[in-house]
Amino acid sequence: MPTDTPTYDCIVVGAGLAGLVAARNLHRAGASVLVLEARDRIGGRMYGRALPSGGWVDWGGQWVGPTQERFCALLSEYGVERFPSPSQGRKVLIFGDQRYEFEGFFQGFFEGLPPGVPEGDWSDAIDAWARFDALAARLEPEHPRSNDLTRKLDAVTFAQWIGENTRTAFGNWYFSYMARAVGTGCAEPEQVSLLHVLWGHRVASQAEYPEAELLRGGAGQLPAKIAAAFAERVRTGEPVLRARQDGAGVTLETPRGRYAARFAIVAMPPHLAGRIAYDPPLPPLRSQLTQRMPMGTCAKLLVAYDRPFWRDRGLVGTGIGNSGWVELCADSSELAGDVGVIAAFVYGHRYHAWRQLNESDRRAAILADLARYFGDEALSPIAYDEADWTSDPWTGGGYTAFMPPGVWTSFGEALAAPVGSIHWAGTEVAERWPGFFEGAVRTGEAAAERVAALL
Ligand SMILES: Cc1cc2nc3c(=O)[nH]c(=O)nc-3n(C[C@H](O)[C@H](O)[C@H](O)COP(=O)(O)OP(=O)(O)OC[C@H]3O[C@@H](n4cnc5c(N)ncnc54)[C@H](O)[C@@H]3O)c2cc1C
Ligand SMILES: [Mg+2]
Repeated sequence: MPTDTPTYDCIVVGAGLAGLVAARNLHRAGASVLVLEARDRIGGRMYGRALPSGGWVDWGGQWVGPTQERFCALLSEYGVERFPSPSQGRKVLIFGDQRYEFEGFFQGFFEGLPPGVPEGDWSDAIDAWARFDALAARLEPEHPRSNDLTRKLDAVTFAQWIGENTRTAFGNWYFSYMARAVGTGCAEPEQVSLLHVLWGHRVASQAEYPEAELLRGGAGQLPAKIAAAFAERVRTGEPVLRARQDGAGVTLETPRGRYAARFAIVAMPPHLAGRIAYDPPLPPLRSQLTQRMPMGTCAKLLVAYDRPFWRDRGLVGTGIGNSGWVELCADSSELAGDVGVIAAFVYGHRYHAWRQLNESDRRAAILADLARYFGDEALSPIAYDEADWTSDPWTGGGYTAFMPPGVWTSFGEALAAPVGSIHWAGTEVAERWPGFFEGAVRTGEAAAERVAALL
């Protein structure tokens, strides 16, 4: 059956940050666009709510860093102010049954003063870090292509590298924690390719401070601001189920309707893009790629208090640790604000065990962990939000997708390559800052530019 006569120049599928930026740019260029979004809201992983008590919480992304240029430009354009993430005070590390307060930070990359774990443990981690950093520097700052070096690195898991490069339990955890908590994955180390973790450090490094700043009013306010100029062209509650294309264009089907355009931009994580039924079928390389790019595993908890009580104790509100459920948490409130907000994360195997608990036990487990980090006042929040992206079928995990061994070097070239009139966007497709807002903006801009040039 031929496709329908195109009504639109381009249909954008997915109203996350990438899709909204693509639609905005095409609309500005004078193209007729339609946006089809599965959920009954826009924004995807950029979503938040205002607290009745004042302040706000971001369920998805919240931080931005100075080298995330396209996202910073977007913030300036919409008048969203950035402010420094709280940084005054000591951070807390809980390793096993020991609790340390320290004036440094680590997440792979390390700076400041070490936490005071036994010297042999610390040097084990830091020596291995130097080897990791040097190995990552050998990669090109673009999507990994298949060559002798990348094939070798892609043939092993990060867990294998950790096993060969650390001797202590702390050294092992230092890197396992990084695999779970850093922006390019939320993978357990035995699930992810060594190449992928190295590449993530190469193109989206913690040493560039991607969590340096927060947004006044939260990231969740942005989707509506971006969509305002073309709001009547956004249809929510319309998951695209089928995509048919021929030389004349693309016809997309949702449970509510059928829409035709000359081009489509599919802006969502690859595993979700892979669930659309394509006619003709996708090229096998693309189809097999989308079978192999799982989302990481995480939940984000937003826990609000009547004030940031940890500051009274000289604590900055950052906790890192291996003993409970919460491996990472951070102060996510305004410096001068009344309300104190802690964003806490549960990753990987811990997430799946935590998810087995009932709702009140899950909450109690998180609060008990926060009390170990910051004191018993943590047990009495004024609000508790569970942002469980892994249970959400329209995301399927978080923060982003990662590559298991063998995927980059066997299937990676299909990640960004358009298929006929269908172009791909979304943070997972980015060459720079994949997994972050910045990556989403860049791929949205690039897809719009490619399509505009073809119109
Ligand atoms: C807990 C968490 C914390 C994070 N923290 C940060 C941070 O601090 N800083 C940062 O920069 N980044 C952070 N990120 C990452 C950031 O949120 C994402 O990179 C970004 O929002 C992704 O945007 P996107 O448009 O690529 O994808 P998405 O936001 O996932 O958008 C995809 C859209 O497609 C829709 N969709 C799916 N299937 C269909 C279909 N068949 N038909 C129609 N629509 C469909 C979805 O509903 C969704 O709206 C975080 C993410 C999470 C989950
Ligand atoms: Mg989004």
